[in-house]
Amino acid sequence: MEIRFAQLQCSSSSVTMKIDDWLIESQQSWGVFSTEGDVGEMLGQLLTQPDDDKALVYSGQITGADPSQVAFVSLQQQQQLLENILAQDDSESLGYTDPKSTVFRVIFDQCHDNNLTHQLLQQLDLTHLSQSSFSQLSTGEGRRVMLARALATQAPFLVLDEPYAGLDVEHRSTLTMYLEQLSRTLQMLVVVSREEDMPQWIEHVALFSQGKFDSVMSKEQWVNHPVIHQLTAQSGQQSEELLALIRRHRHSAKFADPVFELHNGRVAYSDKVIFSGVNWRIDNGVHWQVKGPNGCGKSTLLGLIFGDHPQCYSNDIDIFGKKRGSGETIWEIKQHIGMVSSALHMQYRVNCSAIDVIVSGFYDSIGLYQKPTQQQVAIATEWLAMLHMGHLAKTAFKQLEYGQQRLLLIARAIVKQPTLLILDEPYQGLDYLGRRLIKNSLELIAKEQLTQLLYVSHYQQDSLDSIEHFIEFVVDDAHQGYRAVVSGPTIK
Ligand SMILES: Nc1ncnc2c1ncn2[C@@H]1O[C@H](COP(=O)(O)OP(=O)(O)OP(=O)(O)O)[C@@H](O)[C@H]1O
Repeated sequence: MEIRFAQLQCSSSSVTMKIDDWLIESQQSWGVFSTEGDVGEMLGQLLTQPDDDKALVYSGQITGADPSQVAFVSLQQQQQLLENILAQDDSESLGYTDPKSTVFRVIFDQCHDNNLTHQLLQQLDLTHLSQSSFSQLSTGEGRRVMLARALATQAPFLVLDEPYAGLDVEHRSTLTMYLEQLSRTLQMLVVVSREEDMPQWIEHVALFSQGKFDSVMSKEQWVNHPVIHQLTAQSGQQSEELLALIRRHRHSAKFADPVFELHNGRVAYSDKVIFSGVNWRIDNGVHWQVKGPNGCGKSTLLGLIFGDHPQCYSNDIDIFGKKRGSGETIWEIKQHIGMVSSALHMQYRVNCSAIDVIVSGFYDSIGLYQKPTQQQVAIATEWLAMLHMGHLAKTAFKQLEYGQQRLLLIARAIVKQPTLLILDEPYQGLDYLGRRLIKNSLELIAKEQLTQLLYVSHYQQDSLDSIEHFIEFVVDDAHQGYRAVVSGPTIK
């Protein structure tokens, strides 16, 4: 497919994209790097929207694109599919898996071909999950299903927006090889916001800056391009400003040790054990990173702390000086915890404005149901300005790009200065600058002990210097599922 964008200008309610002239020749695959602004979602939507239903209005021209021959994968698409499935599927409450929402069916429905479905399940390491419900998958498992689903359409042109987000180290490396193989027969646009995610085999790179098509270059030129150094310096300064804001409103509560303790923790579902024999103690002021492959139970473990996992009452847990299940309310626990995760992002389906999302952090609510104080609104306004979203204060959360939504949820978690800040893959969907800004800020927050971090990320590059304690899930050969290994300077 030969596609040309000419004098293109396109705006959604929160993002604008401009391309003066960009030619994607037939057989060419491109890497797209965007420093600021979610162009991947917009490119994908433009190339897949049918002529008779142009949800995204634009001026200028897109020639040569055939929407029926393009498949698109993004975090927003995954969120959308999940929402659709949850809206139709009430099987969870009835205690069984709806056959229409199994991993197998979600892929099969795109091709109606048994062999192809099984082949894709196997290639994307999903065979063991084929009868699981899509809505119960872990983040990384869900991302692989989305890719399989796009490939099942057998479209010759693929738009992959952040295909590596949420994948563990091993699956990222297999995906790299897999995409390289596919690139011999398919055309691809691979949109990334991490320089290390730009696939080796890509020959052409398009650089976007603040939503504007900036330049094209060869892979060699990209590797030596000064943009990354410029961005690093810029984000460092912004993080200092963000920290100053957090310091000014400092007020987190302190508890006696341990802040949290899990004794012989175990989570299992009818068909499988996720982990067992987990002993973990979190003392005051100690930051932790939770590690392990996709599906090992990292989010599940954090859900036991946060209190939204159904099996938190069947486990022996002490939190903030109380035994779980001893009459405390979930709100008493939650008021000391800030949380960012894909599950929370999914739950945040109410349609309040951007500023209300941040303010809702003071009340631990999804949506805002109380009249905030002037001070709370002032703090939230400062946060919006810091995140370059001041102009979007009144925009509805649902109308924002996935990355913008994620930034708001991070601000929502930090704003009340919780004792524990739980960050489960916080950077998912953020552009380069957004990620640097948040990572630098977390580093400073941890160093100054402004709050205590529990942190999950699959990228070595995301490690925070201030985190020296790790809990890592490893396969338990003796039993089913995983066990946890804890390490750090104070662990004997
Ligand atoms: N209701 C359920 N029934 C069966 N299995 C479930 C259910 N809910 C979750 N799981 C499984 O529990 C496992 C652990 O999920 P979890 O989200 O904790 O993994 P994770 O380590 O955070 O993974 P990732 O790195 O992909 O985010 C996954 O394999 C998931 O499919």
